Amino acid sequence: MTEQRINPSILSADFVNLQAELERIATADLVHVDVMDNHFVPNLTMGPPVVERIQAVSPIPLDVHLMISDADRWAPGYAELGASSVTFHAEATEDPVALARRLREIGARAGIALKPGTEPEPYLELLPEFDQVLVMTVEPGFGGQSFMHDMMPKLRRFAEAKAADGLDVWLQVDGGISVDTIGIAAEAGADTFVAGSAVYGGVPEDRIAELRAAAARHRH
Ligand SMILES: O=C(CO)[C@H](O)[C@H](O)COP(=O)(O)O
Ligand SMILES: [Fe+2]
Repeated sequence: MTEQRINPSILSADFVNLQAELERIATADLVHVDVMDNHFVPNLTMGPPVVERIQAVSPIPLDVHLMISDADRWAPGYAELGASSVTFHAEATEDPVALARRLREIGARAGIALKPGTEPEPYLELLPEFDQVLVMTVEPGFGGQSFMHDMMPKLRRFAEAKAADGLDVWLQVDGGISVDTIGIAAEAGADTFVAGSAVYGGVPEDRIAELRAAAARHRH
């Protein structure tokens, strides 16, 4: 059976108490860290110095989601500071394969993210180059938005390509994931679930357990 992962997004955490906020999600698989540059998306969060401190204090490995322009220039630095996975946007790189190879060389899992308007081709054929694919289920930039059900056909295309080639690439969804939507994404083939407001909007460990249970009911 497919292994499933719940990655809480600290975008919905209290940014002046990050260490304490990390301790509240001790049962998570990875910590999802949203890096925004106010250029690729109309919002600004943090950069390498803050992510480096999160890496230093977090007992859980980091899943860095780069919503930044010029990923070719900046993404390797996040791998170098020790992030477990570094996901860059397909729309922000000149050469996704070269960048993924560079990230893997440094020792990170390489991820590629697709905005809602980005078609799955040509990435379906490049799947062996990546350790994870992130199908965005909201427009990147903000937490608390509604899950885009119409992204499920795109997710299914990746799930089919993964199954056809027997790959162990993780299929991640991010945006609007809650106990009501996680099963829909799991059904369509997602195995890695990012949730910000759903986790920090309640008691995080309870919310993680509820999300895990809901995803497991729809496991492939
Ligand atoms: O990448 C992101 C936004 O661009 C966040 O990871 C995502 O939105 C999490 O927030 P929520 O679960 O509240 O939708
Ligand atoms: Fe994210």
